[in-house]
Amino acid sequence: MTKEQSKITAVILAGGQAKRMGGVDKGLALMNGRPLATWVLERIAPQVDELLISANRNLDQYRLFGHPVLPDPSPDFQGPLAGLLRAMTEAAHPLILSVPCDTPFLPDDLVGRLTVALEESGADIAIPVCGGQVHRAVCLCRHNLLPGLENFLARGGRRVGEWQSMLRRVEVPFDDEQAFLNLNTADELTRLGTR
Ligand SMILES: Nc1nc2c(ncn2[C@@H]2O[C@H](COP(=O)(O)OP(=O)(O)OP(=O)(O)O)[C@@H](O)[C@H]2O)c(=O)[nH]1
Repeated sequence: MTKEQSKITAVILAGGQAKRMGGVDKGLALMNGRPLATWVLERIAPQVDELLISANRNLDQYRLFGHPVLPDPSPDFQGPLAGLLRAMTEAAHPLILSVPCDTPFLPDDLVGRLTVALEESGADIAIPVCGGQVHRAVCLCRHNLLPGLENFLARGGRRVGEWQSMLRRVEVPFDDEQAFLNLNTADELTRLGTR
């Protein structure tokens, strides 16, 4: 794979309903005074060639972060894969990194290590593993998975793990379990903000 071919578009998924956080717009929820999505953005933007934000509410506020904002194709919250599908449709580059907006401490070497593993293995998708847990919400995948993902969603598929299980995967070990902590409740937001 040439350098040009391995350019990367990242999408920060912030289009969920955040029911466990009381229905707030999670990407805009403040941790230490800053929106969660910006924590992720600051970790990921330096590691990729293009950054997109997937959101379904408060689009003007997300646009202030300085990157294209993409609502899902359908208004009925079809889950994270719907946001990934929209991003793949718009992406300028052949590798797509998908990260949730609620994982603020992602590693600085995330993209580099996932990319090497994807290239060396020839797999379709690279997924981090840490402390024995597979972090499926974070993945680097090839753009040519788009038609298969479209079919999966059109057939009613919604689960990230189910989609990934049909692909050639490479799991990439990381050491810092804290790096993949994600926040689902207001309590976690407060607690992790003091980390
Ligand atoms: N674009 C898009 N992103 C979604 C959708 N549902 C979830 N996400 C994102 O996917 C990531 C993981 O989502 P979850 O934590 O499982 O769901 P959530 O809606 O954020 O929260 P809960 O309602 O509490 O489960 C988060 O970054 C969400 O913003 C969706 O329908 N569309």
